Amino acid sequence: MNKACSLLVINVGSTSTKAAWFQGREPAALETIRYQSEDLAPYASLREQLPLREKGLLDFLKKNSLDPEAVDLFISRGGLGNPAPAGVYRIDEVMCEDLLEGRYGKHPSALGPAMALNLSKRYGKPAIVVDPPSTDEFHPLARISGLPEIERKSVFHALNQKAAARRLASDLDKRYEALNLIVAHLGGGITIGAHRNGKVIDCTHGLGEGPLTPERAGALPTMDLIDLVFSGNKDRKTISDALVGKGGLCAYLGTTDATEVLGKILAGDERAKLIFEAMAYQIAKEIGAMATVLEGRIDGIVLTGGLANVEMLTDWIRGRVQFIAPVFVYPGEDEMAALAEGGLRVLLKEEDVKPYRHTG
Ligand SMILES: Nc1ncnc2c1ncn2[C@@H]1O[C@H](COP(=O)(O)OP(=O)(O)OP(=O)(O)O)[C@@H](O)[C@H]1O
Ligand SMILES: CCCC(=O)O
Repeated sequence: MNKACSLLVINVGSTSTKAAWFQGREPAALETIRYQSEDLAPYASLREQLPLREKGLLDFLKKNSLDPEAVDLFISRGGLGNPAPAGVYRIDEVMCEDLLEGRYGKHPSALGPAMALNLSKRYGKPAIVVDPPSTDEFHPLARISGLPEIERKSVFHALNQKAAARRLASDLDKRYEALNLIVAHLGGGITIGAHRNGKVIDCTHGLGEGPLTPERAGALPTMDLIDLVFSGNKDRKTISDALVGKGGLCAYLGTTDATEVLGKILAGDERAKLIFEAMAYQIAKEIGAMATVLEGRIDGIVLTGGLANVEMLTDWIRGRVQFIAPVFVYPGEDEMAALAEGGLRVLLKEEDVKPYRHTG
């Protein structure tokens, strides 16, 4: 490994910015800069948050005596951009405008590429994103919904799903492209993907399909949803926040924290057990659906993300899906390392940087 490579990695989430400096594969400095809701409340749009988020990143560099002049590559987690196959993409003005304007969906991850591009312009080194959440490798069949006006879209935890899939491939001493896998990212949001020979040919949509999650409702019965939308005077944002942010475990049990839910279950709370087990049931059901997408030829099922730390949940899921294929549990996520790995593949000339696809 080339120890001389210096990588600045940026990962912006709704309440935090993760910043890391890598020397080759080694993280030399890593910080999660947290923001309280009152810190962000004054900003009406994502774009307006940019100076605050940039200040946090510059403070991180200063605190750790890191000189951005020494950076070889600026790497950010991608956002909801123009759908395109997995890979490494050059950040440009058009990508940043698409993300900041929310042309393909609004998500706080939109800020990271803009921060990386500003640094890139200032210090004259390239800026890239790796396997963004709008990664799209869907089979044409997967795009059909049931209504011509609504196309199913690929929006998922591409970075961690691909990293976990590559990790299993390496553990099995096989190439990712030689395997058929089902990967379930179990985090605040949950997505379940069918990986056929290195391509995610179908996946539950992170914001509107799939199982209930700690903070999201997942798929809902459509007629009841229409009734709910038209039942009162709630505006679009209120309803959307109730489905994504305050849905799922949060709506049923008042918390998104799985440890708190476990505490309730251990204290004998039957409702908490029912809802938590229902989440496992719905996850298993989607894994079963993806098994049909892969026509039953499956080398492994991977459970990853923060919730994969919770044995009660992974045991419930395993119990329902282990007849399909062996289950591998890789708890947590290491998006920063996955981003650095993508950058190293570029610097070591193992992977080409693709241009961002402009439309219109
Ligand atoms: N070590 C752990 N032990 C038990 N539960 C955990 C652990 N880590 C995370 N969780 C639970 O996993 C869930 C998701 O948390 P996490 O912070 O991983 O998600 P996130 O990064 O916010 O969301 P996403 O993965 O969708 O980007 C929460 O319910 C959290 O309580
Ligand atoms: C936006 C894709 C990842 C997620 O579901 O949060």
